[in-house]
Formats: sequence, C-alpha cells, structure tokens
Amino acid sequence: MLTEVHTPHDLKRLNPAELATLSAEIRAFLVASVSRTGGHLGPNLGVVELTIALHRVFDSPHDSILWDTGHQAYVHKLLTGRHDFSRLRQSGGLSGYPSRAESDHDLIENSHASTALSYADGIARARQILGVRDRSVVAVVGDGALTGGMAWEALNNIASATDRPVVIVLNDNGRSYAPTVGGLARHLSSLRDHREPAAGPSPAHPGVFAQLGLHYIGPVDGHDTAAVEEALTTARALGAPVVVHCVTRKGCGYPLAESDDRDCFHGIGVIDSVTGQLIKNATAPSWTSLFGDELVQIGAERPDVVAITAAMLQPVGLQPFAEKFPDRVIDVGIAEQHAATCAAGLAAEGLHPVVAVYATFLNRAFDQVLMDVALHRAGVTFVLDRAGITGDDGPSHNGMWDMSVLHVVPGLRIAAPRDGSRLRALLREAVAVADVPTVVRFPKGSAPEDIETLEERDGVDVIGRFGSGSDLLLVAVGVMAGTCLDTARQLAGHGIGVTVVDPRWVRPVNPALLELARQHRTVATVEDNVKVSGVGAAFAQAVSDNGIDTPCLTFGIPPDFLAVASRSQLLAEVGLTAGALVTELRRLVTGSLTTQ
Ligand SMILES: Cc1ncc(C[n+]2csc(CCOP(=O)(O)OP(=O)(O)O)c2C)c(N)n1
Ligand SMILES: CC(=O)[C@@H](O)[C@H](O)COP(=O)(O)O
Ligand SMILES: [Mg+2]
Repeated sequence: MLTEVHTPHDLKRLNPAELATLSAEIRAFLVASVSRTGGHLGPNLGVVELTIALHRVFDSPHDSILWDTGHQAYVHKLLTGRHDFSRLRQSGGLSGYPSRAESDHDLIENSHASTALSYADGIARARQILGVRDRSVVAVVGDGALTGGMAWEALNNIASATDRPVVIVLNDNGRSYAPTVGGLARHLSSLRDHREPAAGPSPAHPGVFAQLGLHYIGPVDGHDTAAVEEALTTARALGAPVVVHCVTRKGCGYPLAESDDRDCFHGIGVIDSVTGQLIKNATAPSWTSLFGDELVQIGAERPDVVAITAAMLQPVGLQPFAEKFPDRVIDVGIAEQHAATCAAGLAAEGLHPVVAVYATFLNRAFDQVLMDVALHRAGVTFVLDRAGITGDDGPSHNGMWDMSVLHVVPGLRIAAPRDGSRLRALLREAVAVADVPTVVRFPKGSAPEDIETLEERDGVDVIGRFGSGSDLLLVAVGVMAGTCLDTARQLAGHGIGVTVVDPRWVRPVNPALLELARQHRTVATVEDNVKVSGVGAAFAQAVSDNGIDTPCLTFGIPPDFLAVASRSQLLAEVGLTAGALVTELRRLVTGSLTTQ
C-alpha cells in the first residue's frame, strides 16, 4: 500500500481497510528503517493515523501543514513521496526535520520547539491581508511544545480574531521525553479524562482553549484515523481558530517503545529492532555522563547547588543528580527562557543553579541571560551540551553560536574543557563563582582521552611544544585541543615552531595568554564555534587593545547554516581538521614570518 502512495491525493481513494493496512505498513517501515539509521522513532510512531488523516482532509501544499519542532514529520515525508530513508540524517539523505529543499509540502525547517503556532498566525494574517480565503493553515503541536512560552504568545494572537482560521492539532501523548510537566500537563490530562464520543465544536467542559475563545474539538483518539478525519473536517468547516485535541501514544504500535518509561524511544541510535538494544555502543564515557557524574559529587558537597532542565533531564545528564537529590532538580518544560530567569530567582535566594541545556537552545534565552542573570550579577552556571558542530541533527541543532552570542554578556565567564578531567575541574570552578554567570560548554558524544598539561601559566595550560622557536602560538579552544596538537606536530615537520595552549576559561581573556602572544611571532585560535565574535575575535581584539603587534589568525565555523552531515564531514567542510589547518597555517605563518 505504501509503495502506491506518492502524493497525498493517493490517500483520498483508500477505504478504511486499506487505511488500516497503510498504517501498519508505515509502522513496520519506520521501525525497520529508523532502527538502522537512528532518529526520532517514538514520536513518529505516535502520529501515523493523525498524519494520514491530515493529508486526507487537507490539501497540502495548497493548504499549509506546519510541524512544531518537526521531529515527528517522517510520516508526512512518506506520504509526500519521500520513501528513501536509508540515509536519514546523513549527507545526501533526508533531513530529520522538514526541509524546503526536499519538498514544497515542508515549510518550517527550524527544529526548535514551540514556534509553529507563531508561523501559523503569521501565515493566517498574511492570507487575511492578501484576501486569500481558500487555503487552510494547520499547525501540529505536541503537548511538550505547548509548554514553551512562544506557543502561548501565538495562542493569544490566534485567539484574538474569530474570523482568521487556524487549525491547531494538539498531538497530546502526555510526554516530551519524560511525562510533560506543570499545570498544563495536569489540565490536558483532565481534558483527556473528559473524553467525549462526539467531536463536536463546542467543548463539554470549557478548558483553557475554550476560555481563550478558541473552538475546542476533542479529545479525539489520535490513533483512530476516521475519528481524526471527522474532527479535522469539522475544524476545517468552522472557518475560525480551533484546537483539535488528539490523544496519542508515543511509540504506538512498537511495544519496546511504548513501554520504554525513559522516553518511549524519543530519539534512538542504531538499534536491534527485535531487542531494542543499542548496536553502536560508544566505549569511552560521554561528555554528558562525565558532567552528570561530577555534578552528583558536587551536589553531595554543596547543598546549595540545584539543577534545572528544560524537559531534557536524561539527555543533558541530570538523571543521576535527580535520583540522588530529587528535591533539587527542576524540570521547567520546554522553557529555556523561564529556566534562565527562574535560575536568577534561585540565585537571588542564595542557591547556585546549574542550568543544563543543549547549546543551540540557549540561543532562545539570550535576553534572559543578559538582563535577568548577568545584569543582576547572578551566580548561575549554564552547562551547554551539544556545543559546536553536532551534524546529523540538522542546521538548527548545531551548537555553534553560544560563544558568539555570550561574548557580549558583561561579566559572564565561559569555560571550554578539552577533555573529561578538565570538564570536571572547570565545572567545579564554575559553581564556585557566585557573582557572575558562568558557562561550561562541550560537544556531543564521547569525551577524548585526557590531554595532560605540560606547564601551567596562570590559568593557561601549555599542552604542547613542537619544533624550535616561537613561530606560532596555537590557542586550542576546548575539544579542538586534539586537532591543534596534530596540527602542531605536522607544522613542526615543516620547520615551524609551535606552542599549543588551552586557555580553559576563554572569557574573559586571560592576561597570561596575552603575554604568550607577545612572545610569539604569530597567534592562531581554533574554535568549534562561529568565527564571528567568537573566542578568536575577542582574543584578537584584546591583543590589539593591549598594543601587541602579533598577527592573530582565527579559525572557526563560517557564519552560515551547515547542511545535514556527520560532525567529521562538517568539520572537514569548514576546514577545522589538522590537514586543513596545516595547509592554511603554513601559508599564513610562513607569509607573516617573511614580512617580519
Ligand atoms: C527550544 C527547544 N528545546 C528543546 C528541544 C528538544 N526537544 C525536541 S523534541 C522535545 C520534546 C517534544 O515534546 P512534544 O512537543 O510533546 O512532541 P512529542 O515528541 O511528544 O511528539 C524536546 C524537548 C527543542 N527541539 N527545542
Ligand atoms: C528534536 C530534538 O530537539 C531532540 O530530540 C534532539 O534531536 C536530540 O538530540 P540528541 O540526539 O543529540 O540528543
Ligand atoms: Mg508529547
């Protein structure tokens, strides 16, 4: 059946029995394929019937179907002619999120949660202004995404006009990774319990959506294609903003996922689809686990240390801390802005909060970090996992902007550990700071072997000396230390003397680093962050401000979005490999040496 569906129109002619067969085939396909590649299996198993119903009732791409976060759009991709999932989230393969380059059925590529309703409001307003009345706007939003503040800013606007229809499909499976938290989760649960057989436009119980003035249809069994179709048909005919509350199960139809109380196989690696076990098990400990382990030890010594997650307790490594100190972990939902300012409140009362988020998601809380935390000199520590190029999770998941945006925050200190031992040490140093915000950032995956310090210079670690002379000072930022040591070894082979240093704290600039710059003919900084206003730029500025005439070279990620590919492929693409650095540095250093 699935092989015969190339466009949504092919769905419209299927009878209920054929639709049931199609659902089963899609589920089998997802389990088989995503087990082989990794990806968001649980969320997509939960929206099979919902997506089929959507594409039978609405006429994409004439009608706009928006996916919040977009990690649950695999079924949408299958129904819009994209059946080759063999290279999912790999270079040349399908993106793990909607992608306009792949299809005109895809509109939102940003995989940051809680944005779809704002897009929907904008599209609906544009169509009203332009007099376009025959194109529906549908936004699929999860219960987790609905815990994000932006979603409520949008709801407030969508509810502001009864003649500007937006169909909001609430995909309520009761979970983000873990069960969704807060008053909203409780309210949705109460709406689910008032399950009404008919999907009438007026609620039997005026829930929050009805109170806002939105029509409410539901709760509807999100795994009953016919029931969802009926509700969507009613919603479409209303010609007004409406919430269709679909109750679904994450991982539906795959018992290993449905019964997984950790996260219902939210995002899996390569697994054995029969046992559910990870096949590619990393050997070295992950950065995340090292952070989580050290924080537990700190928590035992420091009763003032508390931890905050934005609906990602397990992915950011706070599970062990939560098990040990259940009263000192706060899950705010997908609400990074609230997390930052709530942390400022916690700090104001004398606690030391550790806010653990993925680097890319802290972008969302920049103003809160700047004004609510730093302006108030609050001792909050932000731990940024997935910092730098992550790669396969797409352009909006690379954690490549944090050191640029955070460099303008007065007083804020940034640490970039080069290995697990430095992570442990720098985390301790960070939580010891009570009068300014601190940041510790590290990449996805396994931590490298420890890189020992040859000599410590007032906080700057000299980690390598190669060849003779002081031709080049190579400043390695965090995880780039290994690459810089490889680069230095090769440069020495070409007669260039290199000192490799790790500043550990990259903001503020350490005076000892300036002194080292003074002692070398050339300086180069290498960072897994956007070049623009990153560590290299700030260091070059400091060198200049201090009247040091050493030429400074900056190596980082170019300020552009990166395509879907592996981390290693993208590092090569942006020239952050030893080979590329050697070529570039030989040219630049030799050139600058000859002019001196
Ligand atoms: C701003 C932001 N923070 C965190 C995440 C990580 N994240 C991706 S999906 C997800 C849970 C989404 O839950 P829900 O919206 O209910 O969708 P479901 O997976 O249940 O279908 C989270 C926290 C994100 N994508 N964006
Ligand atoms: C969709 C989303 O934002 C998360 O599920 C993210 O994809 C997880 O990333 P990791 O797989 O690196 O934990
Ligand atoms: Mg959910």
